Amino acid sequence: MNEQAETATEQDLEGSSAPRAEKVDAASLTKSQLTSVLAVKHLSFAWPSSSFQIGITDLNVKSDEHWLLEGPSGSGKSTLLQLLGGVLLPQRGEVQILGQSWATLSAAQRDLRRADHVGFIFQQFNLVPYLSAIENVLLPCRFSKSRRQSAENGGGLKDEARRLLTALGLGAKEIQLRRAARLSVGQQQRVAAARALIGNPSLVLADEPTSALDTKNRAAFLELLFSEARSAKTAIVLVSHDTSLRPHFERHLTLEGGLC
Ligand SMILES: Nc1ncnc2c1ncn2[C@@H]1O[C@H](COP(=O)(O)OP(=O)(O)OP(=O)(O)O)[C@@H](O)[C@H]1O
Repeated sequence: MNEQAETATEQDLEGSSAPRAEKVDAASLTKSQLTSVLAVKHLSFAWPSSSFQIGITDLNVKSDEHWLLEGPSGSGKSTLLQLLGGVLLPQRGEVQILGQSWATLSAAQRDLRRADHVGFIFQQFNLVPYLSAIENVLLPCRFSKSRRQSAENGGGLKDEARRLLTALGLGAKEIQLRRAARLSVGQQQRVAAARALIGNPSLVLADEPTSALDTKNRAAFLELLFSEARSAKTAIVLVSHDTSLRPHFERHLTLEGGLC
């Protein structure tokens, strides 16, 4: 995944008068009402002038589910995450977010819907280096009114950012106020996770977020991430080449050469 998605979101939000996509508050749904957050139907995508293709017949992610999409390097994991998040559109088939196909929305509408409903954890975390950990966590609340309101309902924006950082293992105030550029990789990873989760998005898309961690820290991090996601009914789709992550997930799918 790349940083362009979030950058484009901010620019388009400032200049856009596009109608706002309807917010579905997955956290307010009861178990029996659990809904499809993400649905992929007969998706086919190829990069221009490339023989590489992605093909997925059927994928349905519900609001309390944690999915692992695994595959070796070059199998199309990052490309697929961009398709799931509506950053790329497939040539055939469709990806629906909360029942709406990304392809039926304008670029500005897609940016708004993505900002409201999707948190990203990028492989390199993509934190803003000169902002503090708390300021980084709060960034999605600048782009999405509904996520800002949801975070405010937790008792105030900064309190919610602090709560999330603490829940993810960064409770020390001095670290929460430290610039991202001066955080360790493990600390940056926790900030990136808190940023993806703030404001209870319906879905978190994560690109190899544990690749820099040893086995013990990896398991601990995933447990913290899942625990926060569960309480907000946020679905998680995590892509990784690391098959040892499989036992941590209820559901998984294997990508081989772009197909599954
Ligand atoms: N912007 C692009 N333009 C053209 N081809 C691309 C582009 N981005 C990726 N590809 C190609 O798509 C294929 C899948 O790449 P992708 O990055 O999605 O795989 P991946 O499984 O995430 O790899 P890795 O685990 O190494 O990050 C590769 O053959 C790659 O060269």
